[in-house]
Amino acid sequence: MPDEDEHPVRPLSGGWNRGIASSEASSSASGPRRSARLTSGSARSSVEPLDEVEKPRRRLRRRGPIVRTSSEEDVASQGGISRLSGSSKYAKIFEEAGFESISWRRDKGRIAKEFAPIAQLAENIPHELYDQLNSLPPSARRAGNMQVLVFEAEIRANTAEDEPNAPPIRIINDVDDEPTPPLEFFYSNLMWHGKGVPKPDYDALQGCSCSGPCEPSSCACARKHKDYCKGTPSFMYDKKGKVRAIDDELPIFECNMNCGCSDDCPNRVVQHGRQHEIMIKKTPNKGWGIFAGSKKIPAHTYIGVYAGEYLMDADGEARGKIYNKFGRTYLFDVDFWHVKKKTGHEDVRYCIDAYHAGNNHSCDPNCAIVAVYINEANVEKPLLAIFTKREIDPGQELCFSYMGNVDDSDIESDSDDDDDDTFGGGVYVKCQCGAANCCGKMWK
Ligand SMILES: C[S@@+](CC[C@H](N)C(=O)[O-])C[C@H]1O[C@@H](n2cnc3c(N)ncnc32)[C@H](O)[C@@H]1O
Repeated sequence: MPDEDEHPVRPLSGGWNRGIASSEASSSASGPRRSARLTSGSARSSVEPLDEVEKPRRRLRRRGPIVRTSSEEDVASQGGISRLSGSSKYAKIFEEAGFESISWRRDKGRIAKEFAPIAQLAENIPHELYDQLNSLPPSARRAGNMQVLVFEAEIRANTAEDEPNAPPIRIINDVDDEPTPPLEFFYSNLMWHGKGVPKPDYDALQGCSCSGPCEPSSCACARKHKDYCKGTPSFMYDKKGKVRAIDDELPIFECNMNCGCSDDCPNRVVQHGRQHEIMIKKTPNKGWGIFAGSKKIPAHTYIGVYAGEYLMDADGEARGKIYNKFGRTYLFDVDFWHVKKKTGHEDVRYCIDAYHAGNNHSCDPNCAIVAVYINEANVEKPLLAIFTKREIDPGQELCFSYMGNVDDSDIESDSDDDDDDTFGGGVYVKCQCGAANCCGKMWK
């Protein structure tokens, strides 16, 4: 393994973080030393794609039975909140009896805040179960498939709340005798906030005032796209919850906890969680990977979050140097073009360390990362949602490109057989994706 002191690693983020051979990249080789990083593919700086995107057909307003969560009665009937309605004729009586009266219309903000998701801190990532497992001798852990069963059960427990309809994830290894990914691995769809990373500011989070399922033409959340995409305000999802225009790398602003619309709003997809079966499976040459289960997965379908710790860039940098030493990286720079456009600065502020999970890289990826905002007003802190780019066959591996959406022409192929290489100041390993257009290199 090359000593990183001798081989400064090519910068891969911020304004200069795009394809391997981009001029920005090579010109920054003498810049601050950085570790190998995955990137959102910020190559497109002036995308105006919604013009080309098929506009959703105007839909007739649904008149069927709709659960309107903005109606006070329905909110009350969903429990958890006082059943007193401000407009109810009984409200006065109850108020006189000393009960508090809550009105959804009046107290929406307060109620949403009270039930807001709790921001997780990276220092609180659970580890007790795995510490216990680690303390057992390997023979005990492997007895009766115990480690696999515990691992699978732990994933179910971690994700039960955020993907309630998701088929369970199985761990499969036909390659060697490692029963599961390393026990430090913690499968989660949540983002864990590292030191210095601001928690979501729910006061700054704007919601729409729609009721029932939103209509793109009138929904304030659809209008958030206007900042980034020319054309009619629209939802990024079609009627079936499939993402539109995936190659255009447009951000998605889902309806959120401050919105008045119902749970069946078409602009709520990632927040409903994975619906298709996936498995974690050992590959012969890329470590563990994520695979489709026993059924096909349609194109443009949400699969999961590239979840992990949200870190300040400098902390990611320090970790990257450690990861380089054992030849892996899980760091993803949040360097989307729309973030740069909005903030006006080229530097990456945050990165995500998915040390505890991760999809593998392919030069011909069947998945893409999309920046999705749900209960987050800070444009620099999206969720990295993984969507399929095309239909996936049963058992096929789900990969995305660690280099973002770079043109093939940006990537030079490498025909030599060395496992390690340096290129443009970066440290690379041989890419094992097996794609016909494989460029041969993948950084550590
Ligand atoms: C985000 S992790 C993916 C999960 C990883 N396979 C594991 O077992 O933890 C990235 C690491 O996986 C390996 N990897 C992913 N894609 C690869 C590829 N196409 N060729 C070779 N190694 C790959 C590399 O070691 C890389 O640093």
